[in-house]
Amino acid sequence: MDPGEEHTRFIEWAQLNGVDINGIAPAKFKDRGMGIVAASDIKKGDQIVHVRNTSLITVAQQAIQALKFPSKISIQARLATYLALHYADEAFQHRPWRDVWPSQDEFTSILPLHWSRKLQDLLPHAANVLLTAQRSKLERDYVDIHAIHPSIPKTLFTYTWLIVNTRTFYWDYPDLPNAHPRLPRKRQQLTADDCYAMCPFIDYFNHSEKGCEPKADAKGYSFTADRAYKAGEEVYISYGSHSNDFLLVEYGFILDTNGCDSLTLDHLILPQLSSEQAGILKEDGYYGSYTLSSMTPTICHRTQAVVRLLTLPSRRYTAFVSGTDEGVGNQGKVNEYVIGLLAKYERQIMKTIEEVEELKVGGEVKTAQKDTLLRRWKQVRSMVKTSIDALSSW
Ligand SMILES: C[S@@+](CC[C@H](N)C(=O)[O-])C[C@H]1O[C@@H](n2cnc3c(N)ncnc32)[C@H](O)[C@@H]1O
Repeated sequence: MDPGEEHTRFIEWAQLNGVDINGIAPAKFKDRGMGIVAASDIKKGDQIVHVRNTSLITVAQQAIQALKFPSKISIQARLATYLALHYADEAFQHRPWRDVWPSQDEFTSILPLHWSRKLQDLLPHAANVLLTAQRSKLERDYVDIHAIHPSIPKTLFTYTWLIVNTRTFYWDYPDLPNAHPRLPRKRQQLTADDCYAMCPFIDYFNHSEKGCEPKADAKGYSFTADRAYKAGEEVYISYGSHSNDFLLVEYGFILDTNGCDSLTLDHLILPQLSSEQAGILKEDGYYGSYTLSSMTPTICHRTQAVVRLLTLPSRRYTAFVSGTDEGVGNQGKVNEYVIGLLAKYERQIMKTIEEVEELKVGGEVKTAQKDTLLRRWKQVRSMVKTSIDALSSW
């Protein structure tokens, strides 16, 4: 599909502003906004795009440093504030780039943060936990920024904050000595959040589990083809090894096939623990983060441990977590307990699926939101089923 005039303008601007584009072009897709396609055949190892480091938006940029943020302000909040302050500025140096970002309306439809309460309550447990954390992070950032820039409306800040959230890349300030003035100040160590960078053009790439390879060096940021591509094929990058609940909350989509997908079982297991058992697990570092994955083994080591504490004499649990007993002798009992837990969860999932199916589209419920919820719950059901089968045939 022809991406439209604003994209043509942006590409011209990008090429004049330190972006080298080789054999790829932006294209519009039906279900995921813009993306990148091969404009001609590409060979594995070809460098397909390079962005000069001076074209990135990072907190090291002078215009952002000039805003003199107090050190407690997060990097995401600084970038969002910079974008918000220039949002209505016709002369903003990044204006052609800004013009190709998704609109607020598009975010409203895809990002769970903007969904109605009713739909949010129907998200799987792990997605809900992530959404709560995201909401608190946004609230904290907005309170901090409102104190110093009260003129920025919350709706605008939320929009630019989400633009930063969905369109930044990891940039590790290569070659710069620790005390370099271009590094964020007053931080003992750079964290991943400190290294956010917005990269013109590269933020057109959609995500897939496997994608083109990133490289950051003193000159800039680039991507190299991970395999050969035929002209017209979509070219992806990987945003990281993320579960579908994470992709949904942070980016507003889920993958149909995702080898990194998993479910947490915390909401099923934690309520079963006595306070004494909870204390033991906390002390041993085994409290929470019990995951079920679509890969074998289907339950993680932490789940193996907690279920041993719940079902066996405590010495068996101790032997398992200390590594003196691999626990094979008790695996049948552990599996039986997990199967019971999952069978109960499967019944709850069926009810939730029915509830989602009955949602009437219109008003607060959009077709895309209902479809995504339904697809996600069907994936959850399938992972639970696969696990029950795998554990039953052990
Ligand atoms: C870095 S941007 C990529 C470009 C974006 N599609 C656009 O229209 O500008 C990230 C956003 O793209 C979309 N996206 C990325 N990968 C996707 C995928 N595999 N399927 C559906 N949507 C995807 C999501 O909306 C995500 O928040």
